[in-house]
Parts: sequence; C-alpha cells; structure tokens
Amino acid sequence: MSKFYINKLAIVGLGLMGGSLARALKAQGSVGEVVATGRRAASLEKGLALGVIDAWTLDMKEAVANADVVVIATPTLIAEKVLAELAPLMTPSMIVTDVASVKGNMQRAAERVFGEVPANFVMGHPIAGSEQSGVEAATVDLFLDHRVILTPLSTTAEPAIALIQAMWEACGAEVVCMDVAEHDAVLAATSHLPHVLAYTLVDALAQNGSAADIFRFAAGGFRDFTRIASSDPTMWHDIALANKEAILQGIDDFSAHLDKVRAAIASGDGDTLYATFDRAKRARDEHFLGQYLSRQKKSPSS
Ligand SMILES: NC(=O)c1ccc[n+]([C@@H]2O[C@H](COP(=O)([O-])OP(=O)(O)OC[C@H]3O[C@@H](n4cnc5c(N)ncnc54)[C@H](O)[C@@H]3O)[C@@H](O)[C@H]2O)c1
Ligand SMILES: O=C(O)C(=O)C[C@]1(C(=O)O)C=C[C@@H](O)C=C1
Repeated sequence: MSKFYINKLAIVGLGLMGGSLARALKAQGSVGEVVATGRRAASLEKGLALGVIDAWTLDMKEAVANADVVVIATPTLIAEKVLAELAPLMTPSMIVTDVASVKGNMQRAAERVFGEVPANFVMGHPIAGSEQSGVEAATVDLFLDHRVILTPLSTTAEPAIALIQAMWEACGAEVVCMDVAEHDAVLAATSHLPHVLAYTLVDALAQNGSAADIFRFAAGGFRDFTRIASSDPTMWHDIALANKEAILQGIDDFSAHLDKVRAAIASGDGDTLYATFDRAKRARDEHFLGQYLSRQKKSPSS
C-alpha cells in the first residue's frame, strides 16, 4: 500500500459512513484535520463532542477550503445538490469522492452539474454498513475486512484513483474497481432487493389486523431476515428511486422464482422444494464459509 497522508479531509453529510471513515483515518494517523459540514448543527456538534471530527461549519465554502479530499456522504438523491454547491469551490488539487450506494445516478448527476464527470471525482461505495444511522453509530472498524468498490471512468485521473484507494486501504478495506452499470446491477441483487423485501414483509405483516400477535411470536428467523427493515427510510427511498431499472429487474426475477416455489408448495412438489432449499443452503454456506476461511488465513491467531 502506498504511504499517504491527508492534510485536510472535508466530509459533507456527517453520519454513519462519513463518521466511520473519519474515525478509521484518525485511528491510523492518516489525516491531519477533519472538518464536516451538513444540514443540522446538532449532529455536527455531536460529531465534534464524540471526537469524530475536529471542526464543523454550515458553510460549504469554509468546509472545503484547502481540503485535499472531499467526501460526499449524504443520502443519494441529495448528492446532485451537493455537487452543484461544490462545483465553483473545486480546485485542481482537490479530490472528490462519495460513498453513495448507487453509481449510475451519481454519474448522471455529475454530468448534469459539470457537463462531464470531473477527472478528480472518484466515485466509490463501501460495501459495509448497518441498519443504524447518524454519527453516533459511527465505528472505527466499520470498513475493516470489507470491500470498497470504486467505479472510475476512463477519464478519471489515475493519481486521484490511487489516493482514494489508499484512503480505503488505510481503513482496512479491500478495494476493487467495477464498471458503473455492473455495480448497480450487482448491488440491486445483493443489497437493494433484500432491503425492499425486508421492508415489504414487515410492512405487510404490520398492516395485518393481528400484527401484535404475529410480532409477539416472532423469533430469531424473523429477526435475522428483517434486521435491515430498521434501516433509515430516507436512505432507502433514495436508493430505490436512484437504481430503479436494476431493482425492478431484480423484483421481476425474484417474483418469477417465488411463483415457482409457490406452485411447488401448492402442488405438493416436494422434490422441487427440496432441490430449491438445498441449492440455496449450499450456495449460502459455500459463500460464507469461503469468507470465514479467507479471514482465518489473513489472521490465523484471531
Ligand atoms: N448505511 C449503510 O449501511 C451504507 C452503506 C454504504 C453506503 N451508504 C451510503 O452512504 C450515504 C450516507 O449514508 P449513512 O448511512 O452515513 O447515512 P446517515 O443518515 O447516517 O448520514 C447522512 C448524513 O447526511 C446528512 N444530510 C442529509 N441531507 C443533507 C443535505 N441536504 N445536506 C447535507 N447533509 C445532509 C444527514 O444529516 C446525516 O448527517 C448514503 O448515500 C448511503 O446510501 C450507506
Ligand atoms: O449491513 C447492513 O445493514 C447494510 O445494509 C449494509 C449494506 C448492505 O450490505 O446491503 C447497505 C447498503 C450499502 O450501500 C452497503 C451495505
């Protein structure tokens, strides 16, 4: 990993993501000053009190002045407004990145604001998080042993990509580069669809007249399946609208699969049911066992 140091990091939108990034970089001694800006003085003040940031301001110009790196960590659909505010303040030596969960929408937003995506804007997405939000939920090790996907374009400057890669590696993450459309299709399937399903299941049950009884008898399976339905509704409202086409495709593919399972249950087709459940168990076990083994290989003592 290349040795790097950020003199001044500016965070726009200090919540779980921005706060965890600040905590991790500070813990590594990889950053001089962290300044945050956002909408609400109260959460910025909380970030300061928790030692996550060194200073805050509601003035974007003041926040990003002389910053080496600016991280946009607001909900996805706000990013265009943030980019528009940032545009006249950007300097050639300033590198801008983001953590939004959808990249096609971010690319289109940057194209609308700048004409084309600036060479010093490196789009990124940490594949780590939680159902909690806000700076108080930020942790120093959120990105440790997780992947961060960067989606640079052919016009993105190599030194800018290298610096953002080094920033995430300093947080203990593995960085991979991916095409924007591929990113949005993959994340629609593995992250966005599960959230839509969890929210919809809980809502459907909660609308049921006997919801109180149903929830009273819900145990570990329901809790595991629905943890992510406690995620921030604004964040997921934005993601669902920003990655509309890929999520609709995911819902359609899933519905077709669910129809097959429904038909198998209705007709008593145990072979199909068993085969479906067995394939799913193997696929999940292999994936998570593979992850577990690779973590063990990296730190055999833990
Ligand atoms: N939470 C996760 O698991 C996760 C994982 C990966 C990526 N992301 C992405 O990271 C981004 C931030 O998510 P988070 O979990 O940190 O959310 P969060 O709610 O914890 O933090 C978002 C912050 O943005 C601020 N904000 C909202 N509107 C704003 C505006 N108009 N101007 C300036 N600031 C504003 C909020 O006050 C808050 O401090 C989102 O785009 C999300 O999709 C989230
Ligand atoms: O662990 C969680 O609670 C998450 O929802 C994290 C999660 C996901 O894995 O789907 C959510 C959104 C992101 O953009 C990346 C990660």
